Amino acid sequence: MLTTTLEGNPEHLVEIDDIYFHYNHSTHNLYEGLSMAIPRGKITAVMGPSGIGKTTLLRLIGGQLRPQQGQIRFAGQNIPSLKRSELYQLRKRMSMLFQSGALFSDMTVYDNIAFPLREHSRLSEELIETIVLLKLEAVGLRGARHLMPAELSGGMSRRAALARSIALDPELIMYDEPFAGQDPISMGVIIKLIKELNESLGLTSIIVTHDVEEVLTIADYVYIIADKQVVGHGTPEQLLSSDNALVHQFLHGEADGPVPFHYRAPTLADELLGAGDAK
Ligand SMILES: Nc1ncnc2c1ncn2[C@@H]1O[C@H](COP(=O)(O)OP(=O)(O)OP(=O)(O)O)[C@@H](O)[C@H]1O
Repeated sequence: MLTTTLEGNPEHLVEIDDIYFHYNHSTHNLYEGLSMAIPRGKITAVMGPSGIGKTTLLRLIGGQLRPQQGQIRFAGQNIPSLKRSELYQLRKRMSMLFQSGALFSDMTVYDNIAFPLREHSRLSEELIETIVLLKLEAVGLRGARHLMPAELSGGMSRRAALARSIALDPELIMYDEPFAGQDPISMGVIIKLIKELNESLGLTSIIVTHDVEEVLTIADYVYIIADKQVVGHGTPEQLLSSDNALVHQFLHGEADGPVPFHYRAPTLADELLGAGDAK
């Protein structure tokens, strides 16, 4: 277990320490003793089979959900035990970019990026303009600032949402499926942007994704989750040469392996002959 070595390590921006979590109306634990350390200033990929709880993990880090047990520390502060006002302050230091992270459809691109600055800072409009233009420049959309979201392509929308999510200069940015639904060119652009922004802004990034090949080109560190825990972690090179069957199945996209292709069911013969019900 990572528990004791994790405590307060300044090299880790986020430390997840032995958490247990289930949703309120469910008795099914998504996590049992999950521990993870997110290195500061790096890009960490979190992967695992569908429905394992990756988006949930980001919401736990963001403090929207609380684990039943265990700690989630951000820069040493245990998020689940923070007061509402403390959590509000801490959330300004992190940003989440969800796949559905839609822009406000009735505002220009410019106003979308200015929105968090107008909401959460007391900066003058003049200063806001400078920041918005810098953020738009960073994602290559300065020239598109007068457009409405409906006039943007899918890839441009994603980039505009990215500019909005860095408007307040967060320390941590969490991406949920950032490449989903993108054509190869805009996927390439987004991959490059995530890497460049991480380096130039000194960010720490967490990327939840199914796009193994793409994310391995930019991730410094990778966690693979399965069976309610971390089943593998390391640099992309370490994981690619791992002989752990689950890690291998996942990274090589094999349809069957320790994670079965079939949802549990009686044998087909039994079912067709009426011998059993799926229990
Ligand atoms: N608000 C909720 N209440 C109850 N159950 C939920 C809630 N949100 C998600 N779940 C369940 O928790 C499990 C994990 O969901 P989550 O979206 O975190 O998984 P995921 O690994 O991100 O999935 P995918 O890779 O398919 O996006 C799923 O079984 C889902 O149905």
